[in-house]
Amino acid sequence: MIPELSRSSVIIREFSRVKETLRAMQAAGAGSLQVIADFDSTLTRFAHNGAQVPNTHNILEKKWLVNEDCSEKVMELSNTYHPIEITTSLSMEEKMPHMVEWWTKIHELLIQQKVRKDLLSHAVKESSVILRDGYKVFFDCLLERQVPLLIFSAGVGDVLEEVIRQNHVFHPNIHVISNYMDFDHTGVLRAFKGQLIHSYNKHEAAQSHAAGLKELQGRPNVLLLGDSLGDLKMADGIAEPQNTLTIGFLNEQVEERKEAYVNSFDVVLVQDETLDVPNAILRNIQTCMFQIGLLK
Ligand SMILES: Nc1ccn([C@@H]2O[C@H](COP(=O)(O)O)[C@@H](O)[C@H]2O)c(=O)n1
Repeated sequence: MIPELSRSSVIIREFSRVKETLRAMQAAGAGSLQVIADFDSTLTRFAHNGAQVPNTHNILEKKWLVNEDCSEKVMELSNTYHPIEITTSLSMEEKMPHMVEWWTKIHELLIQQKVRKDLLSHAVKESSVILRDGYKVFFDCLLERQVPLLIFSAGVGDVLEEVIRQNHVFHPNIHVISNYMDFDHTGVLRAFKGQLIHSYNKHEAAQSHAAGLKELQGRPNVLLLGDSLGDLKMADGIAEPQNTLTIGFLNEQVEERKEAYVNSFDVVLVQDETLDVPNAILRNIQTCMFQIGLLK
């Protein structure tokens, strides 16, 4: 049905479930569909030319935005907390307090550094952040079919928006839930707004924020894209979900985490830097809708 699903980088636990879910989504059409996607290492590439691609926090941690001492602290924090974030030997509940600590410390550091709003655009331009191959088709096709795209990120919302703006795909069907910066009247960072979002509390933000978005209501079918097991909670704000297809990007520590990912996501993409599979799924849903339209 979808040749991209036969690639060697694709692992599917239960093919019959994927097939049935896709059939149901096709039958219901684009009017019933919403797409929920994580941002860092999901819509952006994880690696490019052998180097790791920066995430939205990393973009802010550049030496000309923060001082050397801060850069070192950022690195130490990452070395301490990132292994906890991705280990399979701790449960999500056990990881939570560590994630709160990491995000709180990093946000405090950024506030101390008095990051300036007017430098964000330049920081993104100078960074090596890159969206996954096939991103334009993905964003444009959702716009064309008026399918809402909820980007749900534990990264930094202001930076995320700038990345998609500079790639010319910040379309009106996009909604972002993320950590946004609060600048004072001179444009200097003084706080982060609202409830902190980290990798493992997205269910809380889903229930308090996403559930209230009227553009997403009446769309019970969900295509969910993420790179962390915590991303599976991004659809928790949907009142009565009908069909959900989850796609997980397994970017690093592949052998250690493969089993957990295959048991949790419907489709696992192993070190796949493209959006080919989500695009093929969307194309498949649309082609079918188009055929139904022709038959009417
Ligand atoms: N100080 C930090 C905090 C978080 N990260 C990484 O950013 C990712 C953001 O989350 P998404 O929901 O957009 O995936 C997260 O996975 C952390 O690894 C960081 O690098 N530095």
